Amino acid sequence: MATLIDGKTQARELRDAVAGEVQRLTHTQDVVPGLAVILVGEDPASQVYVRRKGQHAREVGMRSVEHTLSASTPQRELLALIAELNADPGVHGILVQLPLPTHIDPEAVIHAIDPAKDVDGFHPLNVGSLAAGGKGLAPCTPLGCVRLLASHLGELAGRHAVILGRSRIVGRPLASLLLREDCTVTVAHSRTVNLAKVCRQADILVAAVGQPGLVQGDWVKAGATVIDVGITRLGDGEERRLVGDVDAASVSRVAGALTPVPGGVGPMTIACLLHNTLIAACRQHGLPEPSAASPADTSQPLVHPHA
Ligand SMILES: Nc1nc2c(c(=O)[nH]1)N[C@@H](CN(C=O)c1ccc(C(=O)N[C@@H](CCC(=O)O)C(=O)O)cc1)CN2
Repeated sequence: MATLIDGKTQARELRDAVAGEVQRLTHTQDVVPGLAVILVGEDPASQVYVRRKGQHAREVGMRSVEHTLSASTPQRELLALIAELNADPGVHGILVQLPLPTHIDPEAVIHAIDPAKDVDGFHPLNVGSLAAGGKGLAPCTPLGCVRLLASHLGELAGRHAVILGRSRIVGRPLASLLLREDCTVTVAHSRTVNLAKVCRQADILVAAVGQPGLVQGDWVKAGATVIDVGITRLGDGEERRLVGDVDAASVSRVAGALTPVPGGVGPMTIACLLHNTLIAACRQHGLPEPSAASPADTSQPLVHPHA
């Protein structure tokens, strides 16, 4: 049976490391990293995630600002709020929770965020920097995937990673991050011919398509490491449950390791957001960054030698 890769524990460890670094920044540099999260509308899942982001930010000692706007908020009001937060020196990270109501253009919103404060890593300058192998802020879910892979496999170089899904939030940035780790990367998607055959070539298989149970045991090479990014809510009330893109029952009989849903990649997303906020705060104050800035660099503590 496949080993389960425990994202909950690793997320807690990363938050603890971030908390230590926040304490150091606060006491030695008088810098308290600040995170502003904006929620537009009343999507229940988004409400949960935003609440958790604020709670975890406060727990690690950051300043947390939450703005909850009604679903009918005009786009110009949202852009005005972002401009205010861009100008606020106490805010180092800004995040607008997605999805947005349909009358708001997500592109306009993402473009409005100062790239230095774009802790989601969605601004075109950060996207371009990541694609070019630079040091821009990277999106949180892919960062979480690489941390989980590095903690389980150690060296990633030379491994063949197949990513199922080409979204801007997960598939594309994850391809850039894994290339940075010297993986051989294939991005597969809805038009890929013979998906199962392509997946069977993977040493690392990442499923990020939002189709419950798509990946079956016979799509997986024996011993492969499988990362399940999908989170779909099925059923109501007592029957309510979260399922991933991977059919865990059949895949765990073949894979070497698998991330569970829930408790795998999801918790890492918020921990990586806090880490990005810490990096953004250090950069904005011209301070050295924590040494484990690279997601695969988990061998070193977060504390850097200039402490
Ligand atoms: N601006 C952004 N919006 C969205 C992002 C994002 O990275 N930036 N990602 C997702 C939602 N998301 C964070 O915002 C997120 C998703 C899931 C989890 C998580 O911890 N999941 C748990 C299950 C939680 C539950 O009970 O629902 C798990 O998998 O164990 C955290 C954050 C879309 N929007």
